[in-house]
Amino acid sequence: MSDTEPPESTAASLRTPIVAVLGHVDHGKTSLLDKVRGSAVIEGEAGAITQHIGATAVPLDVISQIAGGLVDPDDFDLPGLLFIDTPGHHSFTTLRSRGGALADIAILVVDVNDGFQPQTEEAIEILAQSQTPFIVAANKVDTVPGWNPEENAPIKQSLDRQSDRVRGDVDERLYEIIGQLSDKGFSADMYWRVQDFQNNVGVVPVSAMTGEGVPDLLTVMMGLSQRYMKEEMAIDVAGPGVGTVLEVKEEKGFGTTIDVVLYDGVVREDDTIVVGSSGEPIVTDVRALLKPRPLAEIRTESRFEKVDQLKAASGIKIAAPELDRAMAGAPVRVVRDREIDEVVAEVQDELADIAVDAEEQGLVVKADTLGSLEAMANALGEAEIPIVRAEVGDVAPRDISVAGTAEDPMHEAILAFNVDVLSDARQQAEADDVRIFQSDVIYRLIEEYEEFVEEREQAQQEAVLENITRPSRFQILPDHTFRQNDPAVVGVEILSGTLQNNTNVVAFDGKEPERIGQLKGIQKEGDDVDEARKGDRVSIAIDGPTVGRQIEEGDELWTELHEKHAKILEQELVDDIPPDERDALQMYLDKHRRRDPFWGK
Ligand SMILES: Nc1nc2c(ncn2[C@@H]2O[C@H](COP(=O)(O)OP(=O)(O)OP(=O)(O)O)[C@@H](O)[C@H]2O)c(=O)[nH]1
Repeated sequence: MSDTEPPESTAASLRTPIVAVLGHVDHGKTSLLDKVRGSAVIEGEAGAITQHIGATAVPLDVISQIAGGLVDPDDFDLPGLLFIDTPGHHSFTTLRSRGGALADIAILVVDVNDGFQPQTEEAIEILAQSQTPFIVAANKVDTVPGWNPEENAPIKQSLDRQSDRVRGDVDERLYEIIGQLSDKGFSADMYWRVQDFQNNVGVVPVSAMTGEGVPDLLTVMMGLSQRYMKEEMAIDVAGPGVGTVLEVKEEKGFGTTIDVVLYDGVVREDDTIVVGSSGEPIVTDVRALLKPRPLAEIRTESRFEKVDQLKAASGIKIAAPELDRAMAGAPVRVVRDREIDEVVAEVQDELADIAVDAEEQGLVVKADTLGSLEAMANALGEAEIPIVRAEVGDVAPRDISVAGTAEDPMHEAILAFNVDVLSDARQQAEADDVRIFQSDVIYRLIEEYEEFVEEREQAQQEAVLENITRPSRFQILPDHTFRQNDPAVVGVEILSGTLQNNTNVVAFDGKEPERIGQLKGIQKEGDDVDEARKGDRVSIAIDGPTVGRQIEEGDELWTELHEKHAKILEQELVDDIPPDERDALQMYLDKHRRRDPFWGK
C-alpha cells in the first residue's frame, strides 16, 4: 500500500447517505431537487454528479463547491449524498429497508406562504414513525414581497441584503413554521441556532427558484449525516448487495426489470438474486445491470448502459428472467457464496415483517407498494379500523367479492391507495354496492371512509327507527266519546311522544299492563293521518274495548311497545328521538320495571 492511499476504514467503506424529499403538493419538492441537481451540474466538473436509476448522487467535492466556504471537504469522510429522484412521501414509504425507512435522512419542504398543510402533517407522522432525522426546507423565500434575490447565495448572505421589513416578514413566516413543528412535538429552530441536530429540527430558508439557501441545505445535510450517521454508513463494500425494489417496469429489449435502490454491499453482473414477490420469493440470475446513459449519448438505441457491478448506495435497474411477480417495496438480496435457502428465508422474514396483520372482519385495502400498504395499515390501526385483506396491486373483482360479502355493512368498502380499479371490478362494485375509495393521500382515504361510516350509520338508524313502534302517552278527553265500541271512537290528546296507527294500546291501571285493543284509525281535523304528535288533539278508533267498561273518559293510555323495541329505543336510538318521546319512553320503562326491573334490558 502506498502512503497516499486512504486508510481502509474511511470513505472506501462508508456509503453515501440516502436522502428523500417530502412535503405538501406544490410546495416545491421537484423544483428543489432540480435545483440541487442543476447547481451540481453547473458547479461540478463534467461527470462529477452521477445519474442513477431513480436517484442522483452528489459527491462531496461538488457539495463543497456549491456550499462555497460552508463545507470543507477535509472535515468529512462520507462520499456525498444520494438524492432519491421521486419526491413525496409516497415514494418514501416504498423505500423501506430491513430496519424501517430506507432513506437515512429527509428534507421536509414547506412553502413559507402556506405553512403546514395536510400532506406536511402526514409526512411528519411518517418521519416520526420511521424515526428518520429530517430538516425543514422553508421554501419560496424569494416570494416574500420586496425580496432582493442573489442567485445561489448562502441564506445568511441573502438575508443581509434584504430590507428590515422583508427580513421581519421572512422571520415571521419562519417562526410560524417553527411553532407548527413544535405543535407536532418537535423542538425546532433556525438551523444556524441548532447545536444538536439529533434532538432538534433545523429550519433552512431556501428558494428552489433562485438557489438561495441551497448551499446551506447541502451543508446541513452533510453535517448531520457525518455527525450522527457515520456509523450506520459503514458497510462491507464487497459484501452481497441488499436493496429495495423501487419500481417494477417493462423495458423494451429487457422484459420486466426492477429499479432497485441498493443500500448495502455490491451487486455484480453474474449474481444470483432473491426478490420479494406476492407469492414465493423469486430466485433468478442477473441478466444485466443497467444505469442511465449520460445525456450526451442519448441518441443511441438504448437509454441504458450496462455496468458489471455497482456498490451501495446507488440506484440500479436490474434485468433478469421471471421478475413479473416482483413487488414494489419488496427486498432484493444477492446470494453470492451463501446457500440460496438461507437468502430466501431472509427475504421471507423481511416480507413477514412488513405483512399486515389481517383480521377476520374488516376492510379490503389495496396499495401500490408494500411500504405504502404498511403506512396505510399503521394509519388504519391508529384510527381503529380493522383490515380483512391488504394487498399490493390494482383493485380486482376478487377484492370486490371479499368486500361484498362482509358481514358488517360498514365493511363493504375498499380503500385503494395510489392504484387503479380494473373496469370489471368497477362494474362488480356497482352491482354489489361496494364503495371504493381512491386517493394518493392516506388521511383523505381514512377521512372519506369515516364519513361513509357515519352516513351509513345514520341511514341504518333511520331505517331501524322506521320499523320500530314509537312510544306515546295520551288521554281520552272528557265528553269526546263518538262511538261506544266496534270500534270505540274517542277524542284524545297526545301528552308526549308519537301516536302511530295500527299499534296496540295499553293501560297501566293495576300492576300489570293491560292490552286494551288495537288502533284502527287516527283523524286529525277530519282527515285520516298515520300519526299524531305531542299536543295534537285527534279522534282515534280503538278495536276491542267499550267506552264505560275497559276504558273511560279521562283515562291515560299508552302505545304498547314490544320489549325488544323498547330496548333498542333506550340503548341505541335515544338520541334520535325527540325529548318528549324520550319522556314517554322513560315513563313506560319505569312502569314495566316496577314489576320487572330487568324489563327491556
Ligand atoms: N417563486 C418560487 N416558486 C417556486 C419555488 N419552488 C417551487 N416553486 C414553484 O411552485 C410550483 C410547484 O413546485 P413543484 O416543484 O412542482 O412542487 P412539488 O412539491 O414538487 O409538487 P408536486 O410534485 O406536484 O407534489 C412550481 O410552479 C414551481 O415553479 C421557489 O422557491 N420560489
